[in-house]
Amino acid sequence: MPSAASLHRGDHPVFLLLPPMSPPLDSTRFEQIRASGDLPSPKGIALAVIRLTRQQDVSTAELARVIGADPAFVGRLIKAANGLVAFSRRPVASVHEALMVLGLPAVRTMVLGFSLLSHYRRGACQAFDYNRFWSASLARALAAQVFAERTRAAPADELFSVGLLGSVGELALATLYPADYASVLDAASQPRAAPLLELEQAQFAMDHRELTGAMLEDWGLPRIFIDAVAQAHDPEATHLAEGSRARRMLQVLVAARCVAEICVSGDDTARNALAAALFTEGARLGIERECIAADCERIAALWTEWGSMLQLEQPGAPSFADLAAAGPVAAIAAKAPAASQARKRNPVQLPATPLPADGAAGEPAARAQRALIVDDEPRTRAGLRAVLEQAHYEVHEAGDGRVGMELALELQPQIMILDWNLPELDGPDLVRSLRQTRIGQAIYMILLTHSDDDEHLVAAFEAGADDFIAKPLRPRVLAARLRAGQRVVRLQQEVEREHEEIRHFASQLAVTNRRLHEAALTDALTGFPNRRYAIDRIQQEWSAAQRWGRPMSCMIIDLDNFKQINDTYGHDVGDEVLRSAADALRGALRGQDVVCRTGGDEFLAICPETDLVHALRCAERLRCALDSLSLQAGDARVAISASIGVAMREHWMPDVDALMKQADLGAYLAKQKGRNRVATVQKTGESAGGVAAAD
Ligand SMILES: Nc1nc2c(ncn2[C@@H]2O[C@H](COP(=O)(O)OP(=O)(O)OP(=O)(O)O)[C@@H](O)[C@H]2O)c(=O)[nH]1
Repeated sequence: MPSAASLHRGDHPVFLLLPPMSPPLDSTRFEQIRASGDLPSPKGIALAVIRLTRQQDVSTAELARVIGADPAFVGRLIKAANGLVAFSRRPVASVHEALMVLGLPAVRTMVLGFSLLSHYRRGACQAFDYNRFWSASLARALAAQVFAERTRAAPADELFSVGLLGSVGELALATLYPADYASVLDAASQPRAAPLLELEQAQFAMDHRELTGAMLEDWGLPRIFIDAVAQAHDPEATHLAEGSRARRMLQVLVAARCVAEICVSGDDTARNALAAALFTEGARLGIERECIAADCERIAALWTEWGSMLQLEQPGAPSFADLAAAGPVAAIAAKAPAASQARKRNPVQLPATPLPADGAAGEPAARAQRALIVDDEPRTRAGLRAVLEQAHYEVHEAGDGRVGMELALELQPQIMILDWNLPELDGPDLVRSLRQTRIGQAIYMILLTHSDDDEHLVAAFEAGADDFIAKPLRPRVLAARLRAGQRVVRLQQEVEREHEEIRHFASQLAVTNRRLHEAALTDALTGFPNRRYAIDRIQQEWSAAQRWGRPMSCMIIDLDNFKQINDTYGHDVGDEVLRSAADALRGALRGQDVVCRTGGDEFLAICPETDLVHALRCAERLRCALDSLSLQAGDARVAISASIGVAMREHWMPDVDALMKQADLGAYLAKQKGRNRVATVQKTGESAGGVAAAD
């Protein structure tokens, strides 16, 4: 990232209100850890974005400008936004649009996640597999997003970020205590070892689950997400109400953890055991087996795409269709040894997999379907419940219209049976209100009444009901009407699935286009934007500086004697020198500057809002960073240095070419004066033709 700015400590208070089941991490202790400076923290552009989003009046344009300074962030944000836009929208193509689609909170957390991923993909803890950690985090993020879309348990973009950061405490322990954490991980991998959380507690008096909670809290994530992350470690112990939104969010995270472990596990037996847990969790969420398999295939495809974009090494994604086809019997046969292995790596208490009573493979589709009865008479509710349970529905009840409305929106049942006369909100009004919502439009609604005259019948259909049954209830007639309703629901789901496939296809297409576009603007060796990008970008900055009368500078950075390095040590060493130089430039530049590779050994830095004096200072910092680099080639040490020409936009310059020409002349002057120096041919205020640096 272009800047190595340090984290401001104590920017905002830390509240460590962990849920009751999670032992609280003492806030003084957390402050001490934070003050050590070793805790994984956002850097560079991410830090600037997080600071900006804390301001009340930050404009999208300003945020887009800051994010736009880093093409890697731009690509990732646009990809994330395109993964979320509805099929009917044209693909998102700019940071500005991505900000509109995702919203500030989601952008903030995503940028934070990507920043950590960029800066902590390697580390000193020998036993900690950084690549596996990020691969799993990415799979969890994508799975949480896809399952959130399907269940509407929470906004999909927010769950993406929660998934990505949901185990950040593990990374923190590896970063804070590399040697000790390596011993803990080694101990956890031994046969009959204690659970990882216990070993962590014994060694550090805290575990990664607590640390994750404290860090998410510190970064300002909403409480409800932090609780869900903490409870996802042991979902069986949760006290969250069945069917509540918080409970479904927790279940989404548990299912996402299963998918992530399946993705990164290279072992078929472990995968089968995890798949059993996944399908059970899916059934609890009301997602049919085939839908989970289809969703997971989509997640795996996204995971592979994102993984290659983020340069993660990933094992081949498994076939979830095959795992679904293997069925629970195969999974259970494989479960005992594999699940304990999986738990050793990741201490999630995977839910037990019940064997179906008849031993048949797969959940009956109807069991995952939800039905909601809204009637104020308990006897009628009991009668309806009996018929619905016979048809394998998961049945929920409400005694008045208002509660019925709330439950319908929360549970999103496939079928709803409601009485005509209800306290608070009567049946036809409830139907009418629900039909105005997207969720309500998908529910098959049957109205009950004491009278079957034409008047009632017409009124029921006009309100938007799908069917109409006169009381007293006759169970056989009700069961027959339910079967007809099920056919309609199934057809609707089929259409929805097809829409989803089309949406998926469209978003994949948008992503592919975006990647092609990105690849065309990126230099593969250094990861910097290339000459094509540089030409457009410097023109944009030139126009902005001209419009607002703001200063602007640029630098041409040309490595010294690079041909000789190639000739002496070979091209591979030359390439390594270019990569190291690029890393050094990245680390030494400020957040608002953009650096591009414009030629073989030539880079262009564009510095908006910068006058000549400051640009010369910045160039000197870059020169020092390069000068202090050296590379080992066999027994020899390869010295690296650069000559840097600096120029500032002046009023007499007709266009951006004139500015570049001045910078070029500066670089030429620096070479002439003996290389490894900064020079300008413009007046610096005190002197003309100043050569501003040293040997
Ligand atoms: N290893 C490697 N070399 C490259 C690449 N692109 C260009 N080059 C080489 O970079 C060298 C640039 O050499 P010159 O332009 O003569 O510059 P120099 O040797 O640095 O000399 P001064 O600029 O005068 O200090 C040429 O030999 C190119 O072949 C690349 O991607 N990798």
